[in-house]
Amino acid sequence: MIEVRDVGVRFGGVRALSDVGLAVPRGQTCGVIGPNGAGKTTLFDVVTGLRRPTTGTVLLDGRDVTGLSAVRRSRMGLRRTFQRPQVFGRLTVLDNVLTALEWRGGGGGLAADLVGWRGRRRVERERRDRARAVLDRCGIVDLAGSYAADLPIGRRRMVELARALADDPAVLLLDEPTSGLDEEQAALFASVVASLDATVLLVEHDVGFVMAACERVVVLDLGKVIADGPPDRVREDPVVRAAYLG
Ligand SMILES: Nc1ncnc2c1ncn2[C@@H]1O[C@H](COP(=O)(O)OP(=O)(O)OP(=O)(O)O)[C@@H](O)[C@H]1O
Repeated sequence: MIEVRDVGVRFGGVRALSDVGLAVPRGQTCGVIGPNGAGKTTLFDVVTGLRRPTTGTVLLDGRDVTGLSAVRRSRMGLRRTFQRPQVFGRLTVLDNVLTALEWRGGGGGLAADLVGWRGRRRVERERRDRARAVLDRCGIVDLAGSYAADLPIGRRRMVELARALADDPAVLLLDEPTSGLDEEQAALFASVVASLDATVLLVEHDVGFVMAACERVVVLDLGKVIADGPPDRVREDPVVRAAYLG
């Protein structure tokens, strides 16, 4: 579960966020939309831990994480993707996903490598199987041996998603996930996200995608939440229409 309570962020005289409250329960996919400058990126940064709010509190699964770094939050099971997909270009697609599975250890380390420990080989095999299963789910298992740097942006985005999903994240934050995806890839992306148990918060300019992929939509305007509800209701909301049409 993600919760932000009374969050405010100021940049000098600019109030990027004012008294923002939002609780996304476990397993829900919540989209955040809003006109340029509405505060979407700032909210995202506050949840991931890249920015400390000026006021208010951020909780992950009920624990106050306002003072915790992004790294500490990632150890609690928070994963994120970036507007410009972050992948290891010089690694293969399979190795990109394997790196996401290595950090917990459990393979016995260097000593196990030196003596060819059998347990190590079993852990390796299980990780490879798991990585391939995630790639399959993301529609890129045929690219397992390709170098990530050689892929077009839409495919790199799927590699980044596969990495984020590799160890079953509790919380997933997606920053502009459809940019660079064609319609078919965006539909696949939406169906993968819909199949997750994780709590998902996504920030996106493509309002159509958000309305189709999210069970709940939050609209920000000038740093405030102006609407929050199921896509159908938000779409018809006169306040939202006014904010978008100016
Ligand atoms: N580092 C910063 N320093 C000063 N002002 C900032 C900074 N980051 C954001 N702002 C301001 O805070 C407000 C919210 O910006 P933010 O980037 O969160 O909006 P956004 O909804 O993500 O916009 P966009 O859709 O254009 O990416 C804007 O007025 C912006 O100019």
